[in-house]
Parts: sequence; structure tokens; C-alpha cells
Amino acid sequence: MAIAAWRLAQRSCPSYLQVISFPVVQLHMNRAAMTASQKDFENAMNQVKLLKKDPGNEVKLKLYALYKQATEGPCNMPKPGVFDLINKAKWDAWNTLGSLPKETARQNYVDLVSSLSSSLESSSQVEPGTDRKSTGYETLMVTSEDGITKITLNRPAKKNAINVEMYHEIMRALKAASKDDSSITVLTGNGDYYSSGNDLTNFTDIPPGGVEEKAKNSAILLREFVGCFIDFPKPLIAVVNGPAVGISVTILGLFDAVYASDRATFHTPFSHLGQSPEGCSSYTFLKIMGPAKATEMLVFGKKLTAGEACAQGLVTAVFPDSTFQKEVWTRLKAFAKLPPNAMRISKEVIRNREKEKLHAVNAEECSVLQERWLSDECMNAVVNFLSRKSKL
Ligand SMILES: CCCCCCCCCCC/C=C/C(=O)SCCNC(=O)CCNC(=O)[C@H](O)C(C)(C)COP(=O)(O)OP(=O)(O)OC[C@H]1O[C@@H](n2cnc3c(N)ncnc32)[C@H](O)[C@@H]1OP(=O)(O)O
Repeated sequence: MAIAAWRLAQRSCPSYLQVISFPVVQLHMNRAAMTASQKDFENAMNQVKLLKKDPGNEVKLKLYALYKQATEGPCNMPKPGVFDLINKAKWDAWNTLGSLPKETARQNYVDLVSSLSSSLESSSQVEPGTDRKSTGYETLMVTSEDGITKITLNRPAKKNAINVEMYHEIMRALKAASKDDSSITVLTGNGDYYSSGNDLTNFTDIPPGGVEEKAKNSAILLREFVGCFIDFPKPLIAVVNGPAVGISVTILGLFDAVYASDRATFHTPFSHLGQSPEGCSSYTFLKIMGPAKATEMLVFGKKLTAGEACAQGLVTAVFPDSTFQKEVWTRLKAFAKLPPNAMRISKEVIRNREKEKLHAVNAEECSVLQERWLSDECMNAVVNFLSRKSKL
């Protein structure tokens, strides 16, 4: 609820009202003659707790509003202050229901839960074309065949933004891949993006210890996350199927090869976001492309095309989007047939002398970021994105 609340609280009123009130009015008209019993209502409340998949923040906000309307009637609470983002969003959602009768709200709540139960059940089924081995992950698809473990970022509707759950799942998938019998590991994205980087709603879920505690925990998470890439023992290859932003770009400096579609772009808008580089890019990008080009990317946020990124040495090779998957996977399958121990040992020889340095850089970047996250510059940038006032 908290995440949705921040975003919705910041949205401009007209679009927010459309999103919330249209389905409610529809349901009200369609169901005028029907009312759910108290028992149906209680069953629906229990059903919500049993949903296997998160229905998404906007739906949770709708559920909240209908629940309040059904149990307490129209919103007559004082409007929370503008900085009380979460409560203001909840208040807005409830207030939007106006004088909707309690019985209708109850019916709408029951209808909404029932539609959720069926739609979320079907969306948890394996999609056609996806590998059936991909289980146990909410935000990833992980498959292993032909000597290749493929980790696919799988939040296409959110441009594969990396939420906290995805950070943890990527670490888990990497740890598993480092021990499985595959020879190489691939990271790619599902949908039109490779990844839009850190999910900016990660900033909204503030624990009781406040934003300082959140920043501290996030720095620990980030350090551990990047550490997994530094220490990954097998050849690690990025198949960059579309635009890449933020941390999904910076960690490319820790990969052993990066193949990109000519649709891909590489963008690290840290200054725009009031943040600073991570993923060891303050070190790897300087080594890869030299300080002048690295500064253009990391300080001035210059977005590179795939061709430019290839010319700078960040990308190994670029392929036309129309033949990208075919060409890349033909190459990867050939690599995966090479003797795995030889590849692992060669990687060790190439990378090991840098490891200690990389861990030190990672630690320093995380501690600088911990401070940055508390800055007004960063907070304003995040609020602007969540309120739809800005995009990259
Ligand atoms: C207190 C401290 C807590 C900190 C916790 C941090 C933990 C570790 C942090 C590590 C450091 C990492 C840094 C970075 O990665 S910086 C880069 C961050 N990314 C961005 O700024 C991208 C923001 N997104 C955009 O600008 C646009 O969405 C984009 C250009 C990518 C695409 O635009 P387009 O118009 O094509 O598509 P939409 O905007 O409509 O996107 C579709 C839906 O996806 C949602 N979306 C996309 N990207 C993100 C994102 N990064 N975070 C959250 N949500 C994202 C977008 O909102 C749309 O959602 P809805 O359909 O629900 O509206």
C-alpha cells in the first residue's frame, strides 16, 4: 500500500480520478440490483489475504478505498498534509468515492476481489514460450539448458525496473548459477527494455526507523548485490535486448561480454537523480573508456547508442534488432561448448587481481550513495518521477 500511496498521492487529480472512479461507477451501475452480504464481504477480505500475487499498488489503493467506504461510509477525515504522502493518497482514494452507498461499496469490493482472484490465478500460469523450468522466482525467469543458465529480468510492464525483491532474486539466481553445471551465465530482459534500473518506488517503502535506516539498509543491499557480480566465477554475459538505465548499465563493467541490439541505449542519469555512480563504474568505466568519456556518461548523464557504447568498449558487439536473438544465441551456444574449467580459470586469471580493488570501490560508492539518498536533490528527483513530472 505504501508504495502505491506515494505515487498516487503525487499524481495530478484528473488522471487519478479517472483511474479510480471509472471502474467504481461502472460496477455501481452494473450491480445496482445486487448487494453483497456481510458474509460475502468478509469472505472477500479473507480472499485478499490469500492472493498469491501482489495485485499491484493501484488496485490495493482501490481496495482500501472501497473497504473504508463499505465499513465507515463517505470520507469525513481531515485531509492529510501535502508531505504526508501515504495518508494523503489513501485519503484521496477514499474521498474519490464521494457518497457511494456503503452497500454498493461492499458489492464493488467483493466484485473487485473476485476479478482479482481469477486474473491473478491465470497470470501465475506459465506463459506460452517461457521455459517451464523457470519456477521459484517472482521477478525473474531462470532457465538452464545447452550449458547456459539464462536469467531474464521479468517485469516488462515496469521496463524491468529492479525492485527490492528483484535485487534479492538476482543474487539468489547468480549464487545458484555459480554452482550449477552450466558453463556460462547470461543476463537479459523480457520485453522492450533490458532494464530501467533501480525501481524508484524502492524509495517509498520507509521503515519505522525512518529514511536514514532505509538508506543504510539499501547501501548494504547494494553492496551485497554488486559484490555478487564482482565474485561471479563463470563467464557472465549480458544480452542487452533494449534500453538500459542506471545500475543495469553500471554493472556491465563487471560482465565478461556484452552483446547489444541496435535498439539498446546506455544511460546513467545519476546527476539528474541527485545520485552518484555505483556498480564499480567509477572505476571500471574509467578503465574501459577513459576519464573524459566516462565523465560524460556518469556525471553529465550522456545517453549512448549501442554503436557508441561499442566504440567506447563497454559493449562487445552490436547486432541488428531483427536478427539479434538468433545471432547472439548461436554465438553463446558455441561458447558454452568450450571446456568449462578452462573458461573459469581464464576468467580467474583475467579478473582476480582486480577483485580486492573492486570490492573497495564498491564499498566506497555505496557509502557515498547512502548520503546522496538523503539529499534534497535525490528526494526531489524521485518525487518528480513518481508524480509524473519527469522522465528521463
Ligand atoms: C532511501 C534510499 C532508498 C534507496 C533504494 C535504492 C536501492 C539501490 C539503488 C541502486 C542505485 C541505482 C540507481 C539507478 O538505477 S538510477 C536509474 C533509475 N531509473 C530511472 O530513473 C528510470 C525512470 N524511468 C523512466 O524515466 C521511464 O519510465 C523510462 C524512460 C524508463 C521509460 O519511459 P516510457 O514512457 O517508455 O514508459 P513508462 O514511463 O510509461 O514506464 C512504464 C511503467 O514502468 C514504470 N517504470 C519504468 N521505469 C521505472 C523505474 N525505474 N522505477 C519505477 N517504475 C518504473 C513506469 O512508472 C510505468 O509504470 P505505470 O505503468 O504503473 O505507470
